[in-house]
Amino acid sequence: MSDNGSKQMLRVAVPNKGALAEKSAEMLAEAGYRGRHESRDLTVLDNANDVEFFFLRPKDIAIYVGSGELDLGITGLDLAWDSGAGVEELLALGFGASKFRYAGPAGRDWKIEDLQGMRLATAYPRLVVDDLSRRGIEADVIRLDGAVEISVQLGVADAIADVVGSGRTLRQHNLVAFGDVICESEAYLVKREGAVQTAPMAQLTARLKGVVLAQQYVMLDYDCPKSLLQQALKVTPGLESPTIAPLADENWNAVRAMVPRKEANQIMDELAALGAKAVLASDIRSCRL
Ligand SMILES: Nc1ncnc2c1ncn2[C@@H]1O[C@H](COP(=O)(O)OP(=O)(O)OP(=O)(O)O)[C@@H](O)[C@H]1O
Ligand SMILES: O=P(O)(O)OC[C@H]1O[C@H](OP(=O)(O)OP(=O)(O)O)[C@H](O)[C@@H]1O
Ligand SMILES: [Mg+2]
Repeated sequence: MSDNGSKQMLRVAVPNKGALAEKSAEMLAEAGYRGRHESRDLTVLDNANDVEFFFLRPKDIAIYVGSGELDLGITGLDLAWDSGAGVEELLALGFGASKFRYAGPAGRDWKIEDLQGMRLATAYPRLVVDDLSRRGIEADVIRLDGAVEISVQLGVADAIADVVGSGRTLRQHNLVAFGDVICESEAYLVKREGAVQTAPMAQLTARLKGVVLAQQYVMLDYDCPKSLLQQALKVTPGLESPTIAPLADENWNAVRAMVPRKEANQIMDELAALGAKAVLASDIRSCRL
């Protein structure tokens, strides 16, 4: 941590643009931190929380955190591995999920061994060189900065290794993915490998975890006849235990429980079929569990 005036500020790296930038900023705002006024601002001083944010190129974040210059960073696992910087994962943030894969022109039944002697374009050379050497394949790895999918049609490469999200970019350029997935990635909060987790680091991690969990759950409220309560509680066991409150009608209870967002509609159907009334789902903004 650096000494900014008399305060010890936690120094946090955030992607300044690209696929992870918007969600990272949204999540930090939801966790109560100050955001950028202008999309070109490189730093934000959040005095209320004793945090200084540094808005950096996604590829550089693991390097700053791994070297110990910054305490925490938000980055994709693939970028962190490719950087070779020593960082460790603190928290999966629930966005930026992708697979890193080999791809080549459609119309051929590609095998990884076909890459032997070929020109292979990528923006993640370390991931690729490591994977090829594990397999004993020698290829001419061409390092590009982005838009790697175009390199084959422009004649610079025979095949590529790149990030696949929806797969749309590969299809647009008539490429097919092949071979084992080189790595699966997602956005993570990271710290330097072996760094002691300080109280300010733990606090920021807990706040972001509150937002991640809040996005994964919804709050269900419903009215339930007392005679059906035990059955209903099996459908909504809650995280610890559901809240049960009396209603003015003594034959009924009000129940409140968190349920996984993905299962919410199915659970609401089951409760309604059971005889519950006024089944309401609401968003949770943040939580500490
Ligand atoms: N379409 C996508 N779907 C999901 N995750 C993605 C997608 N594209 C990139 N990512 C993830 O985002 C991170 C890379 O971000 P991005 O491509 O914006 O960085 P960059 O290529 O270093 O920056 P730039 O594109 O500005 O040069 C990686 O962790 C990658 O897995
Ligand atoms: O499978 P899809 O959903 O189509 O997404 C994959 C594309 O998204 C990323 O590109 P980005 O927008 O970061 O541009 P870049 O290639 O210049 O980095 C990635 O490098 C792929 O090109
Ligand atoms: Mg990119």
